[in-house]
Amino acid sequence: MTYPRIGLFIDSRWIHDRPPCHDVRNPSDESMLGPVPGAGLQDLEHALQAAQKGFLVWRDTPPHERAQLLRRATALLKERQDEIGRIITLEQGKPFGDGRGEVDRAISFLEWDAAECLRSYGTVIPSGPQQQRMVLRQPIGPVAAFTPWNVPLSSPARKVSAALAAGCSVILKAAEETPGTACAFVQCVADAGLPPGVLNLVFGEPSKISTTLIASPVIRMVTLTGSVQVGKQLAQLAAAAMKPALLELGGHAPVLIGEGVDGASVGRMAAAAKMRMAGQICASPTRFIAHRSVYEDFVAGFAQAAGTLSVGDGFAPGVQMGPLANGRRLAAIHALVEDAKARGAGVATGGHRIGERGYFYAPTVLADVPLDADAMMTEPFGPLGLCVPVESLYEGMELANALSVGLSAYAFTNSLHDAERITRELECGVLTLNSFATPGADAPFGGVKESGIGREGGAESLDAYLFSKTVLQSTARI
Ligand SMILES: NC(=O)C1=CN([C@@H]2O[C@H](COP(=O)(O)OP(=O)(O)OC[C@H]3O[C@@H](n4cnc5c(N)ncnc54)[C@H](O)[C@@H]3O)[C@@H](O)[C@H]2O)C=CC1
Ligand SMILES: O=Cc1ccc(S(=O)(=O)O)cc1
Repeated sequence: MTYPRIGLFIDSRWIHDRPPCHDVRNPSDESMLGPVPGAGLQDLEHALQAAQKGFLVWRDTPPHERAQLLRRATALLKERQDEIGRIITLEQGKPFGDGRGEVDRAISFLEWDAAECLRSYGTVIPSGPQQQRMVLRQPIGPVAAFTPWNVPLSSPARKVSAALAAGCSVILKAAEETPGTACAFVQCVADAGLPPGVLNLVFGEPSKISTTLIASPVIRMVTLTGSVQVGKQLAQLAAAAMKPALLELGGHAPVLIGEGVDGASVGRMAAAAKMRMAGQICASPTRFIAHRSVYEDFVAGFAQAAGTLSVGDGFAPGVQMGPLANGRRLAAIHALVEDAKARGAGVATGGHRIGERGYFYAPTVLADVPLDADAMMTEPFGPLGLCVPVESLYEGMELANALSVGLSAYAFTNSLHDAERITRELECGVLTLNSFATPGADAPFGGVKESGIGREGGAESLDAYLFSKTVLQSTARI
């Protein structure tokens, strides 16, 4: 299976001949896929100049032309869906069906923003005679965007699509672990006819890139999807240069399971949701906090369904869960499971690596996890479900809100009274009741507390990339 040649894309030209900063591996068998050229300081300076030049062209491109460009790019993504899905599975490991699904998700973002771009109205403020007062919504300027390896297409697509729709240019620093997908995406947008310099792609040493780009006066806004730790670093760099930052960071989603629900049935649903993308997703349900009366049924249903999932290479027919994306995650999950076991947690299923080649870990459900286990505080970002019994909804909510993060949360209840209270009191950016659904392009996504700042998607999709300019105009002759 062919893997693309990785390059930097600056001012509409691919650059391959730079010393490698990383070697991409297939997480399924640890084989080498190819080197990633790393941007030097001169390349970053070149990208900044290109983004500045591109911005001056793109901000004056009428919204309907920007929307057309995004629609042409969606057509190319659809045309290349199998090819891009294959690259995602090769370098990230998720099952091919999920890789193809990620292409559909990316397309939905571009389609949504193409439409939003035509609706980014300003306002007219009521004024007296010979006065006009209005608020214009203008593109904020060149954007520095940082994206992770777990959603190597949808995260770049979401950020680039909203920025381009708003009239901004972008320097994208995509994850070095999954660069092939980012290259394929950028190629689609370039082939759709984007003017030179409007979208640039770099790889390299992450801290060098973020420090250089964020400090540059060219960059006017920063966006990251990644860990809380990196989010705080970039927020500090942005604050030092007085630039806004849109930060989609980690979670540790609680799932409240109330009295009177069918515990076994919720457990089966939990297995599918938890093990999707091997748990490597920020919205992944993680802390399963169940009322004592349904707890045993829930754990049994969860463990039985998780334990029978088919784990293997993402291209193999019928595989439901692929490997972890890299050796770091395998080591991290192993350490979290061993720590929880040592503190008294029971293994309901899994709890071990699978095979010796590839980063496979068994879908794991731990029961009666003590609250002081590391996994109860650290986002596992892997196929690990943590079950805890509680005596009341109130106790469960206290536990759910106890962490410093608040991204996604889930609750299962047949009580309208409890649902209302959960909705009001749970500290999260996205709450799902009685299912494990997650938001699409049409709803805002983001967190509270340390899970980040700002929202992507929905009616707010373009907001972070626009600023309001208030114009007060006297029409009296002077
Ligand atoms: N919210 C999300 O979607 C993601 C969350 N994570 C969280 O992060 C934890 C650690 O995973 P890692 O792979 O180490 O993720 P990370 O947050 O360190 O890396 C995510 C992205 O940020 C970039 N990055 C890292 N340091 C940077 C810096 N100083 N400046 C600019 N960019 C930088 C990386 O190259 C990558 O593209 C995971 O366990 C998970 O909890 C990781 C990936 C995605
Ligand atoms: O894991 C976090 C995550 C997953 C998906 C997306 S996106 O909405 O598809 O960009 C963002 C963050």
